[in-house]
Amino acid sequence: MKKNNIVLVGGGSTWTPGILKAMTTHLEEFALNKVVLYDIDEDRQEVIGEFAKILFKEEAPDVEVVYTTDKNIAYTDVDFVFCQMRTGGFNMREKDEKTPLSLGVIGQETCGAGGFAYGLRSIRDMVEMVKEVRRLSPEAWILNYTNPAAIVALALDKIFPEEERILNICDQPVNLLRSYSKLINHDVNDLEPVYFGLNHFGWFTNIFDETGKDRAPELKEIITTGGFKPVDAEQRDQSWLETYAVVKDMLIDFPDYLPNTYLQYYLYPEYKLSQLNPEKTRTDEVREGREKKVFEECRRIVANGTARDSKVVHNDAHGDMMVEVAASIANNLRKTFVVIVKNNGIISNLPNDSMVEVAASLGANGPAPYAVGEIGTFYKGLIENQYAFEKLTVEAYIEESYGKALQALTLNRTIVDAKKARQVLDALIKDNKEYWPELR
Ligand SMILES: NC(=O)c1ccc[n+]([C@@H]2O[C@H](COP(=O)([O-])OP(=O)(O)OC[C@H]3O[C@@H](n4cnc5c(N)ncnc54)[C@H](O)[C@@H]3O)[C@@H](O)[C@H]2O)c1
Ligand SMILES: O=P(O)(O)OC[C@H]1O[C@H](O[C@H]2[C@H](O)[C@@H](O)[C@@H](O)O[C@@H]2CO)[C@H](O)[C@@H](O)[C@@H]1O
Ligand SMILES: [Mn+2]
Repeated sequence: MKKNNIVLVGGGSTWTPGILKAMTTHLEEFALNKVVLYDIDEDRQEVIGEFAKILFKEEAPDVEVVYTTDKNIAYTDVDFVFCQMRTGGFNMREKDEKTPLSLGVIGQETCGAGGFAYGLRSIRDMVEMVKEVRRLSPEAWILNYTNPAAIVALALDKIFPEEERILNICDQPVNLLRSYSKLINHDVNDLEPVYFGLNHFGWFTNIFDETGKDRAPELKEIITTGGFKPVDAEQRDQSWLETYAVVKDMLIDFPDYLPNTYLQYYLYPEYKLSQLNPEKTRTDEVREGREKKVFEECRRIVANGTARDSKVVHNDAHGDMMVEVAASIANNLRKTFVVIVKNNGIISNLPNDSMVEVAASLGANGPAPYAVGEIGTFYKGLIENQYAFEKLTVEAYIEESYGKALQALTLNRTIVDAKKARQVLDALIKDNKEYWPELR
């Protein structure tokens, strides 16, 4: 089996230790030669990089580990790029959440006005990353997790139309699958999903088990009667537990399919607004929780010189999936994953150029998506509205257009009112001066 060189972009991310750990537990499936961690923040990178050196010395001593803030080192001779950067860091995420909330609309990392603001920031750095990777490693696969993945995927598809080796992925479908598998006490690897939508905006229509039986009806019954919790509920902050609980409400109102949790912001914007606190948002929870824990634990491990008693990994789903996706491509395993791909008729009554999230067989030639066919009017209407928002957001970036940005925000179901959209846009322009193109 070929040994791969990988670079993790956003090497100082809170998710990096979990991904590194997953790499050490999947070596038989995904062989490694070299792991490079790359970040623009030297301090964050050093803490996680030193942890990485200890972890690999103990678990996989043949693998070379390098950490750097030098793009030339990072992107040379790479087989797989795992990308998970956060342009502007948690300081800007906080503004994405708090500024819209202070103006009376949903403020969230990837949805509504917050997702719009983050999207306009991410596109710039993601485009630069793709160009640099292609300069130094023309054949590398770029596996992207950077959010908002829907907007990033659309922008990269528009800016690099010839690219065949960029794949955008979200771990929420697999996390939901793991949560369903717990409810029916079934091995998640024996469940085959049928899924359609856009990123953070989709539904599971079927969950087939190994006998071919669709377990979705049973799951819907369990959730509508007993509620829904994430598989790793004991490790989750309150806001995630509240998010999963809303799945029950969505199923009672719209019982056709199992919804992605993120639909809560679009289906119940008024209710969610009443629950969110503009003074204390998810960013505060992450800073006081995951970020603090990960960095403290990595520092402790470095001081002790061993990661054997490490508690740094709090949820395996994210890291496992990233490595399994790469393994499926590297070794042509053709396993099924829910991924983001260009529609091109997969959902026959949606635009061909939308970037949809669907199940696909993943092999050496990339994703081979399974056909979905026609979707019902309600879902088509919701998705087309959201897709128009995403498309106008990308066009606003490329054309530096204030008008398109205003149209995008006005279309978003979490905003709707055009005067409100203008107010929010003007506030976000002030917040994002350093990051956005000047919109005219
Ligand atoms: N697709 C998914 O389902 C999924 C799941 C989890 C996290 N994410 C995404 O992963 C990313 C990381 O999340 P996090 O909470 O760990 O954030 P984080 O801020 O802890 O980590 C991001 C890191 O990226 C670095 N960075 C910023 N700009 C960069 C650039 N241009 N080049 C290289 N590095 C850069 C930062 O310095 C930081 O260390 C975010 O985009 C988040 O939304 C996606
Ligand atoms: O608010 P955060 O930073 O904790 O999370 C935001 C991300 O939420 C989803 O990711 C889940 C992930 O699906 C699950 O595997 C587990 O690791 O928890 C994460 C949330 O804590 C979402 O899919 C991502 O796109 C978000 O960035
Ligand atoms: Mn996601």
